[in-house]
Amino acid sequence: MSNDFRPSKWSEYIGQEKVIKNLKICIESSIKQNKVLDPIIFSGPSGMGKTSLAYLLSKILKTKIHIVNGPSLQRPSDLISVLTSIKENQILFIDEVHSVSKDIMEVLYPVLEENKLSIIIGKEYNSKIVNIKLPNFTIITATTEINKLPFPFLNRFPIQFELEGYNHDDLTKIIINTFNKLQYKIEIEQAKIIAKFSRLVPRVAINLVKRIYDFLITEKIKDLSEKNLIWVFKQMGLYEYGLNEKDLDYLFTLLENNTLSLDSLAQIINVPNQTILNNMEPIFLKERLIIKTGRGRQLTNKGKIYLEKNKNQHI
Ligand SMILES: Nc1ncnc2c1ncn2[C@@H]1O[C@H](COP(=O)(O)OP(=O)(O)OP(=O)(O)O)[C@@H](O)[C@H]1O
Ligand SMILES: [Mg+2]
Repeated sequence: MSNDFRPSKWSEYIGQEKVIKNLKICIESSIKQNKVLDPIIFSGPSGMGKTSLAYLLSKILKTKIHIVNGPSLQRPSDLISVLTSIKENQILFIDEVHSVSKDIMEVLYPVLEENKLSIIIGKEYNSKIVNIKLPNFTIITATTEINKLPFPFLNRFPIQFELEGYNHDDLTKIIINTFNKLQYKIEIEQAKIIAKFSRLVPRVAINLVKRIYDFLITEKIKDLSEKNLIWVFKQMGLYEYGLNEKDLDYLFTLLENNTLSLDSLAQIINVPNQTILNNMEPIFLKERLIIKTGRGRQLTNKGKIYLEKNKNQHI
């Protein structure tokens, strides 16, 4: 189902104007030079549209995309079997590329640099390196953790894009488009309310739309009036800005402790550091509920007012 909501033309891919503008230039240039696109890497937090961009490029270029996931690529043979099945002009998409093994990275270096596969055949004394020229194809990779990639590896991607944050207008458009795909007409004012609960992340917005649609289909609500939407969010355990119980735990912990480091927060609320950094704090920072100081995280006045307003609902 989730694939149905992925953009299949430029106009459906909302926001990220700078990235899109530059990508279009790369595509135009490659067509004029009759070449495939250079290796591309997309980075940015989860749910922001990296995988969707790779899919969209395959649609735009009208070519097949072979998809592999970093964590499932461990032995070189896992990658070699994919590489040998790729044909001229096609796309290889490696998602979550920061989690491929070191051995896989070794296979990728000559592929990125010279478009060739270097494999060692035989054992020890009898081994020899065999080079196989690969067809011209495009490698696209995506990562949520670009810092984990070694510099020489990153260097081999001439096209690098870090996805930027979205604003409420972007989210409103994505919500309207998603309801359109479900053949449901939504008013802009209603979409704006849902956008406010989307943490400024497209995937969160799309998931909210699916859940709200469940309530419509099962006639738990008749329409998308503000009152109904707020009721649905309450059923889903969501607070203003789309925060949930865990987010509130984080904020109340800060209220009690004044200033805390990331490590202490992670321990107290029992959530991994990366989850806090990637999925929780971005919305707290954007809505100015917290600030990061040299000594640690602190609640702002706005954060304190937020908790005061929402404390009765929090258990
Ligand atoms: N700019 C956008 N315009 C329209 N829809 C978008 C946009 N960005 C993301 N989406 C939608 O949000 C959902 C999540 O996007 P996507 O899977 O591309 O995120 P991701 O960055 O690859 O996340 P992850 O790092 O978790 O893999 C998809 O359903 C996609 O269609
Ligand atoms: Mg993805």
